[in-house]
Amino acid sequence: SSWWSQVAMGPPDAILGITEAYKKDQNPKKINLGVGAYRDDNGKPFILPSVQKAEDKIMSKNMDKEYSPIAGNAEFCKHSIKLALGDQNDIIQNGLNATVQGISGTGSLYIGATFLSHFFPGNKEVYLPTPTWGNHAPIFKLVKLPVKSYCYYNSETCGLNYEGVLEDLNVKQSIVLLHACAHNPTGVDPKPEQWKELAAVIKKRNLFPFLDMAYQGFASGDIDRDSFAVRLFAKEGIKFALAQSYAKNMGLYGERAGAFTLITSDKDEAERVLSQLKILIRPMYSNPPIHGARIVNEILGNSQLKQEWLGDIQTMANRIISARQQLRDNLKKFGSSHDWSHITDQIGMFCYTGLKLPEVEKLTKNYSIYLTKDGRISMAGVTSKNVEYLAQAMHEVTK
Ligand SMILES: Cc1ncc(COP(=O)(O)O)c(CNOCC(=O)O)c1O
Repeated sequence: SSWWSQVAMGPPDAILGITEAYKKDQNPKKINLGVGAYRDDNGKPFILPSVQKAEDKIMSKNMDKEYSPIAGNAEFCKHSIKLALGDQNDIIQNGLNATVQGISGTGSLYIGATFLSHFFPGNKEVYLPTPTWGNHAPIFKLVKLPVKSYCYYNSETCGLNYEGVLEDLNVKQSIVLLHACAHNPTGVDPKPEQWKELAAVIKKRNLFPFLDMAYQGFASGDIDRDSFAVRLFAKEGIKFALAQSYAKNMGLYGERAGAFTLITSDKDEAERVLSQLKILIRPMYSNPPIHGARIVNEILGNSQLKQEWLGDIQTMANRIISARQQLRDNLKKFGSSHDWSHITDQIGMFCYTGLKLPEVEKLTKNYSIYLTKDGRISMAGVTSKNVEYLAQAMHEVTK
């Protein structure tokens, strides 16, 4: 028999399966609301003009293609942690951060998960919000860290179940994964006051936060506002792990640019931690891709290009925010009596509509509108051209 006769066919990826079905659909009015990547108002991918300019500059420099260091491009790592913590922080100048380049957000989460599974001295369990990004549990399972869930979403209000969060995080010295902004899939974030209380609880219960910031700037359009939780934890002296991604806020999806940071207690500890991170990375993929890091360096290292990038981020964030308002307005226009305020209260790429499975299935079957079974829609797929059709269909299936 063959070597692999016992290998079973794995289940298709829930999200990518939707795009497959969408592509096969012949209905000219079809809409793909599964895609987790930004689209412009014509439904097309968007290369940020600031990124285009950065690439032109890189090309004109005739740079070599030598290996990056194991920890990645040093300038990129410094720019990344500075973007997260902001300019007024003493962590970087005191050398308390151990920062390495990761293969986008996923790879940064994976480096962190691997490090924690080897070295975390506390209770080796990871608490994930319910629901959370579909890749979180598989990443921690890959490194054999048991995952548990904490309450997060309130399906009655389509908002945050804050009491539930505090109740479930009544654990000692465990790892708690937190979405720093633009929670995926719900679009529901804690308010600043709630973050402050959460920080106090984390300190009191000596929990270890793993912050996942995949949407800094993309959520509100403001890179400082979206990094509120990260900077609050830093100010409170909380030691945490942070995964960053440039997939969304620079549109570098396929360039796989990201960073992983551990905030430590002193410079010596940061150096020891960095040395162990490099030992883990070496056999994992040896060293990271160079092009995405160079684009980030061109943009964050040049005040004029950085300003242009901040404008491009606002273009994306504002289109998403406007799509939310248009959807809500159109649902009202078609006479829906439901409270759809969560569509504009929620933030970031996704909207948790609250649609039930039968309603989701009707949207797809009767209207060729594609979304995940949990009722999550990617607002990136909503445009001024299809929002009326979408609103009418949502009204019809929720009457
Ligand atoms: C919360 C979160 N963390 C991390 C990531 C990591 O993304 P990347 O590895 O592309 O940087 C993502 C990207 N998700 O992409 C949309 C989707 O498929 O739902 C994410 O949503």
